[in-house]
Amino acid sequence: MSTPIIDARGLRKTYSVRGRGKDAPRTVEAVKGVDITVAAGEIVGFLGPNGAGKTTTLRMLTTLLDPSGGTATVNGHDLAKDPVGVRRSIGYVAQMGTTDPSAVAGEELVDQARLYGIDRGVAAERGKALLSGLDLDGIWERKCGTLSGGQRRRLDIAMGLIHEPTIVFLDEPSTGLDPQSRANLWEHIRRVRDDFDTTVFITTHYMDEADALSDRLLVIDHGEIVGAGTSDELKRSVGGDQVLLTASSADAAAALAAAATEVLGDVPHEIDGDVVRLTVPDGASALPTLLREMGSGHDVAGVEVRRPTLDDVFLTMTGRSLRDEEA
Ligand SMILES: Nc1ncnc2c1ncn2[C@@H]1O[C@H](COP(=O)(O)OP(=O)(O)OP(=O)(O)O)[C@@H](O)[C@H]1O
Repeated sequence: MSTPIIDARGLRKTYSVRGRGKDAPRTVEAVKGVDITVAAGEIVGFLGPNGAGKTTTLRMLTTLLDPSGGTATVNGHDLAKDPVGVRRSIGYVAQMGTTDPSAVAGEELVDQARLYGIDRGVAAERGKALLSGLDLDGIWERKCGTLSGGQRRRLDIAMGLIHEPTIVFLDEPSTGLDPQSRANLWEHIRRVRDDFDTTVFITTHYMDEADALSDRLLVIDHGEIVGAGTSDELKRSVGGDQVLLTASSADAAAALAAAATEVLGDVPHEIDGDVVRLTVPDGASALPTLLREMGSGHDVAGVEVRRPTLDDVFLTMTGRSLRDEEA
């Protein structure tokens, strides 16, 4: 990776919680010394269950919260020594958004730009182009409170981009949206990266979102990074794909398993009724080899390649399912 645009080493946050009533004061180790590296132009998904430490990490990287330890540079600016330089480089879209329901959308955008010393005329021009890129043409004169949930989240993103930051931090941007608006929002986030070359750091506890949107994933649990890589790399790290061959009968399954392992080598496999389940590093390339080389003497009634999901990754890394955590 060339010089990272975000480079955090041993970043840590411990909260002191005051005792109430009979409860003694205590400390919460929310983030336990994480290393984070992000390259320019990447979309990085920061995935973890509720309470894992995502927002705390994000608030430290955006200078909203002082770390208890560790160091970080964001766009080359040191978090502790040059917080203003960091703030100038970034946009931050908080979980709850910042727009006032009674304010007019266009004015909110212009006011936000003015905070960064941007001229009113330039702000209006930029704001209109941004709204257009986010499919929000026609909302300039609308009160924020009259917008749909999806439109409001896209306006929040426009607010985070109006000063043309190098990096935008999005904290759970699609929480509360219906599946269609979520998928639509992902498309817009990707377009922002493609059009403006903005680095996007996005926290989420939705696996499908992390999977669909991110170039690379960081998985956090209990304040520690438990996995990092592309979605494919992480899935491969949990032990590979499964190739399922359905035999014409349960009796034929043993012969099918023997033929398959003759071709693929001694890969882990099990027989469940008429189904032979083989574990291989890459199912998509193993399957054609298998069908070609096994010969025509085998009556294969069905084939399927099953790739691990991000939930399988999380389960392997933490012993728990992300779905259970969500529930
Ligand atoms: N101000 C605070 N004081 C004390 N503890 C806190 C504070 N803020 C967060 N925590 C605790 O720190 C841990 C990490 O919280 P954080 O909000 O960073 O997690 P998260 O992954 O963003 O969760 P969520 O998905 O629910 O937003 C949790 O145990 C949380 O209860």
